[in-house]
Amino acid sequence: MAEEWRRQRSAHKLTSALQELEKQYSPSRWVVRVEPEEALRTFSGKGTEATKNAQATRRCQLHAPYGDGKGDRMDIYFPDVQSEALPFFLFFHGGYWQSGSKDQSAFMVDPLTAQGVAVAVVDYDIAPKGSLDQMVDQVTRSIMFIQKRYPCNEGIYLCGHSAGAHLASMVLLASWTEHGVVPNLRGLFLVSGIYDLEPFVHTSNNALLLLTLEDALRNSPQQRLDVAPAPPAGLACPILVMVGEHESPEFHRQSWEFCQTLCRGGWKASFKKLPDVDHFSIIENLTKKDYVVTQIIMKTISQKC
Ligand SMILES: N[C@@H](CC(=O)c1ccccc1NC=O)C(=O)O
Repeated sequence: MAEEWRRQRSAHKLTSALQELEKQYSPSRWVVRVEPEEALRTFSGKGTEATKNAQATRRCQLHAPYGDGKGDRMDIYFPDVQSEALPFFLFFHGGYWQSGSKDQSAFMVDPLTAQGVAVAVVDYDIAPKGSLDQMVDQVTRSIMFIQKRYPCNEGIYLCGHSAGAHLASMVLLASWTEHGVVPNLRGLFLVSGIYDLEPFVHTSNNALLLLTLEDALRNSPQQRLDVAPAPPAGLACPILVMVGEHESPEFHRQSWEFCQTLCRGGWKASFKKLPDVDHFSIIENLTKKDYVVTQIIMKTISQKC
């Protein structure tokens, strides 16, 4: 009898720990302004609208192939000035590596192109078509493509949201000399990312991705960078790790700990908790020129540090 009670009690503890983990890794459940479903709907609606607007108003090259794969595509939006010596801002969308696309992610195109920055919104093969290792490879190749095509660029700046911030941060582990091209990386903006993938493996979000613990470790910059060599001299660009006020404690922990790991490893990283925003509005607001993150991005680019 006591044995059965103990078994039930530990099964119950496990269930509630898993339920809590599920909640921590469900960003929409931490939004305070609207219901979770509404937050997700608004996010993709605003992204689609911003993309349509960008394509209707900016000079652009849509579906530019950065590789031979069907999914190796990016949309590039240009400022009015006709030059190849431009700063390039590459955006990697989120969606837990299983949703989202470039067609609903051109939030920042209007304010950045208006200020002389070329913006590339990058697609990659989300699950179940692509594996996480393949996505990391695609992101790496997309950066090489921009560097090779625009060798006179005035800096390549990477920005990723959520799962896209993870993909952008994995680039810090790339061995560029092996790839035969060293990109002119000048800054990383990591927004609401996840860098330690182990907890994610135990959530329902892993049902499509099917990451093993080994896959998760191999793709966790938090663990990998802790034991990686110091950044190569020319590559120590500024890295800004950002998280919204209205995000789960786990998302805050992920950003804070990753920033600490970067600093320990010799990277120029800083951490910013943004007031009044959640996992979705933190990116939606990039449509606005006067939003603090848009201003930080523009300041970083114009300082060319
Ligand atoms: N199922 C998730 C959706 C999600 O995480 C998400 C949605 C859009 C863009 C980024 C997301 N998260 C990380 O990539 C949620 O409940 O919030």
